[in-house]
Order: sequence, then C-alpha cells, then structure tokens
Amino acid sequence: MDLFTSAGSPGDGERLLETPPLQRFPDLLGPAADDALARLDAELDWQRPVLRLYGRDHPIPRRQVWMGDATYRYSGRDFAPDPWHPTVLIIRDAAVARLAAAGHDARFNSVLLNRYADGDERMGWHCDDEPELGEAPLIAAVSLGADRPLRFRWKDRRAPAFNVDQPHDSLLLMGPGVQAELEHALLPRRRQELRISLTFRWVSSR
Ligand SMILES: O=C(O)CCC(=O)C(=O)O
Ligand SMILES: [Fe+2]
Repeated sequence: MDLFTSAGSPGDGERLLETPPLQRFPDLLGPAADDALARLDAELDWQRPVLRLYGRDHPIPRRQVWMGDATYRYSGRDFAPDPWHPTVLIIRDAAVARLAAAGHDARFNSVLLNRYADGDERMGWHCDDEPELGEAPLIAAVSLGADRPLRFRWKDRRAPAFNVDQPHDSLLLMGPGVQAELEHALLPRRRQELRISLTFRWVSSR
C-alpha cells in the first residue's frame, strides 16, 4: 500500500468520530447484498420476544435472532443462540476482512440480527455495555435494506445528538469507548421499507 494515501484511503472507511472511534465502510458485500437481504428475511427464525415491565407485557417493536457460539442473557434468563447461518458467516467474514484492512483486529462469536418490517419498527435508546461484552467492546453493525439513520447521543450531553446514515450494504464500526460514552437508537420513521441489521460482537462465556 502507498504510504502517502494510506491514512485517508478507502480501506480506512469514513471517520465519523475520532474518539471514541466511529467509522463507516460502504459496499461491504457488493452485488451479493440484495440476495443476502432476501435470504436472511426468508430463512431465519425471526422472533418477537415479550419483555415484562412493571407487570405488563411488551412485545419488542421489531423482530430479532441471536446467533453464534455464546449463550446470551435476556430479561435475566440465559438463551441458546441459533446456529450460524451460511449467509451470516459470509457477512461476518467480510466485516472482519474489511476491519482488518483498516487496522482493526476484530473477531466476533455472536451476532444480534434485527428485522424492522417498516418505519414503525424501531429500537429504543440503549448502549451495548453488558459485562460479557468486555470493558471496551468493538461492535460491527452491518445494514441491509432501507437506509435508516442510527441516532447517537452523548451520555454527558457534551455535544448535540447526531444521526449516522446506514445505507444498504454498509458497515458501521462502533469502537472502544462508544458504548461507554454514547447511547444509540433506531427511531421510528414514516414510510420505510424492510431493513435488517446485524450487530456482530464478542461475547465472553462466564
Ligand atoms: O439496527 C440498528 O441499526 C441498531 C441495532 C443495535 O443497536 C443493536 O443491535 O444493538
Ligand atoms: Fe445497540
């Protein structure tokens, strides 16, 4: 690689935040992206878990699948993940390769897939800071389908909230410190088509 161009080369993605690192990479799968979206939509066992809050049941406003090698905790219970789907493995390997080309030594043993059927389906404010994700998790979020922004806000309100567009076939890297310093949400939008996101993580067994 040419040393002069390496700092700002496409391999680096687009730096949205320097610290903590937030980087977006376009065109992860290329022509295979449309087929990947259709396959995941058709072939996964999409669930809509019900959360019990203050004595009332709330089905989550999207559908999801946990997949990979590590059991996960949800609402205080342990669940077994679904086995790796071949399309998800292809996407995982593409994400790892793209991140490696940008100098990030990432590995992922788990993924949460989220399916948003339309603009009413959403994910509320949260950060992915469960202890089993480790001190400074690196999370790679791959987007397929409708381009819906991920909204970020600083926990200490040091700066205004901001949107990050997530085009079809893009990868968003949330690097070390992003979960500690910011929260993110996928807010409802009018008139939106299907979107599936895959958030790859490393989950430590306890
Ligand atoms: O669908 C998205 O873009 C957000 C997903 C997310 O925040 C998560 O899986 O933790
Ligand atoms: Fe998240």
